[in-house]
Amino acid sequence: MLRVAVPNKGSLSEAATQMLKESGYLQRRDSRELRILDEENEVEFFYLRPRDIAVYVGKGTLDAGITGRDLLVDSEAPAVEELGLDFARSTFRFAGPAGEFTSVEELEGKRIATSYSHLVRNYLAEKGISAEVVRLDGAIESSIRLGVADAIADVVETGNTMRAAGLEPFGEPLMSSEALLIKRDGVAETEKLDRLRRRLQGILIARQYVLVDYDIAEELLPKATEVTPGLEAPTVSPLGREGWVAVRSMVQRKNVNKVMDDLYEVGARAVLVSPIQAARL
Ligand SMILES: Nc1ncnc2c1ncn2[C@@H]1O[C@H](COP(=O)(O)OP(=O)(O)OP(=O)(O)O)[C@@H](O)[C@H]1O
Ligand SMILES: O=P(O)(O)OC[C@H]1O[C@H](OP(=O)(O)OP(=O)(O)O)[C@H](O)[C@@H]1O
Ligand SMILES: [Mg+2]
Repeated sequence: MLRVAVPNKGSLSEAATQMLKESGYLQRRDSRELRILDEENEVEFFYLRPRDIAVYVGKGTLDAGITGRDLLVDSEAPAVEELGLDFARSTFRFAGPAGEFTSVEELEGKRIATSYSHLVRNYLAEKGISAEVVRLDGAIESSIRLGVADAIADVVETGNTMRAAGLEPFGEPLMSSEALLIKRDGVAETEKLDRLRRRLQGILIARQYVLVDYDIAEELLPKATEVTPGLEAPTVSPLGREGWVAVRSMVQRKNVNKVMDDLYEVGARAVLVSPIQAARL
């Protein structure tokens, strides 16, 4: 049985559950359930606080988990990235009252509020800056106005929350984060974990790529395959029309309209695009 931690609340929770469902795993229906057994796939899922997931995985009591890179780093647990899951993308940044700070060096001697105290302390130590880190649980943006800090370090997605609080990010981001599949450091990947990773990877591919089919005159094929090189190589099949072939290739979803224009210009006709439901590469 593979034992896997899934975020029970917060920004990661819904997207993680959705991705596991799309990967064919049984997920809880009621948000109060703490555990669910997927007997068919031999996986037991535990719904835990996102912040605690790296701790369980690092200790080896659970085999794998879904959490944010920022939470993994802040936990200092001996767990490592197995796969980036391409959701909950954010940066982690310092911010202060608009116009007050321009660089990280100006944090010397100041008070910085954050929920990610290890991440921030380690970063400051690396830069040789000594500052007081004030550990708070959430709604960090209010801490300056309420007088417990001079600056903050927090998660930024759109920047709307900071702006609304009259704050402005400054300096380079401390890190970029996204949701991850993690496993314990130093343990070899088991067959069951490998299967989970492959299934999730399949969903990522299905989300990122579409299939493009088209017909083209054989002599134009080299030009067309430059436009659609595919992941490895496009599939080329004979067509019931003398001198023509049918081509099928995977194309990044975000580029598909440009690719269709380019194919048409090269001489491709009957260009069709279809979604991929799942994939195993
Ligand atoms: N607005 C956001 N956009 C993208 N990712 C986010 C956002 N807010 C938090 N995250 C990510 O979610 C993870 C934190 O999850 P966690 O559930 O602890 O916090 P939360 O989403 O703020 O939830 P809550 O505050 O309700 O507990 C981190 O990896 C963080 O980068
Ligand atoms: O850049 P934005 O798009 O505004 O998103 C970032 C905000 O989202 C999260 O807060 P959340 O709503 O989870 O509240 P919290 O501070 O209580 O964690 C995060 O902590 C930031 O405050
Ligand atoms: Mg939050």
